[in-house]
Amino acid sequence: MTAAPPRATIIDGKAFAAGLVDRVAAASGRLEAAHGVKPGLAVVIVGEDPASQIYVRNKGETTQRAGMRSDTHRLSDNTSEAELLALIAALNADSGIHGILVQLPLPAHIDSAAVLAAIDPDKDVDGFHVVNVGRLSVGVPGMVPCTPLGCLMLLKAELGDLSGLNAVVVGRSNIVGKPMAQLLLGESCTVTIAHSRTRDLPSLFRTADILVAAVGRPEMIRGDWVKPGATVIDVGINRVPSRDPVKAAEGKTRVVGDVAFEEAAAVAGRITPVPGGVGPMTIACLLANTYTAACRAAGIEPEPLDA
Ligand SMILES: Nc1nc(=O)c2c([nH]1)NC[C@@H]1CN(c3ccc(C(=O)N[C@@H](CCC(=O)O)C(=O)O)cc3)C=[N+]21
Repeated sequence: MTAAPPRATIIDGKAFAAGLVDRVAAASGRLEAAHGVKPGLAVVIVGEDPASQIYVRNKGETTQRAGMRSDTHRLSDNTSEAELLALIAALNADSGIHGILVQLPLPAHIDSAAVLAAIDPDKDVDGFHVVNVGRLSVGVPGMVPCTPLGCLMLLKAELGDLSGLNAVVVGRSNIVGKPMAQLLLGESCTVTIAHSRTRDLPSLFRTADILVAAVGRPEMIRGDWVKPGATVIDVGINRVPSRDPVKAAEGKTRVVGDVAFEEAAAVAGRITPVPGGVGPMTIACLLANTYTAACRAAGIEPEPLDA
């Protein structure tokens, strides 16, 4: 299929994220000035995965830009589970730290579920602890996972009221798909969670006013699967060989989403690009969650952070 010229509005997640970071910075500044509380985030990374190192560096830089404390704990690949749990216990007890993020995936010799369970739920800025999963499911205040929260903020900024819209979430991970579906249900969407066993994905997708793709398969979702005028949120970050065969042979890569962007942009009403869409919102929401956690720890109502 030759791609028609794009007709979709491209949702500038990078710009929206920058605005959110500015609002978090301003609110954190007021929290510190009025109450002497400086939000503090601890990021823990085990091992040397280069992609993880980049994310962790970006998070650290953005956190400091927002006027927050940012501690990065880099542990070697052969750190034991007991050592990691001891660090988490120390961070749980540290009143200057309001948010704890343990970068996933962890090395295979460490039980990730045990590590996530050890984090104080009120400091769990990733929202992965079962207590926060339960709070989201029941609809009481908790920590909401950053990527789906960022997607929801973009959707509400673009569409306003989401109630009654058909939303299809592709992907059923605990990190994105399931919490995304909960958030959309909370906005009174009619929500379907699709996955690798779903029958006839294209027909299902063509019913979606909102399509959230979080499958981790490069450019899987084609243009003719998209309902005309739909809003497409692409959570995928996939590295594929560079377009230039010479560069590809040298091992150079480029980043693409789960959606075939050019094709989908010719049909959709609005679409997020990759990069520059959901990714920057994930980091901005991490800071927002850290600010919220700091306010709650101090018994102060957080300021609203939406645009
Ligand atoms: N406990 C935990 N929490 C996480 O939130 C978490 C994690 N573990 N493990 C790794 C993944 C990955 N992740 C990203 C965040 C931002 C971008 C991001 O900002 N991406 C940019 C740049 C993309 C690029 O060029 O590589 C963009 O999409 O525009 C990407 C990836 C958070 N993760």
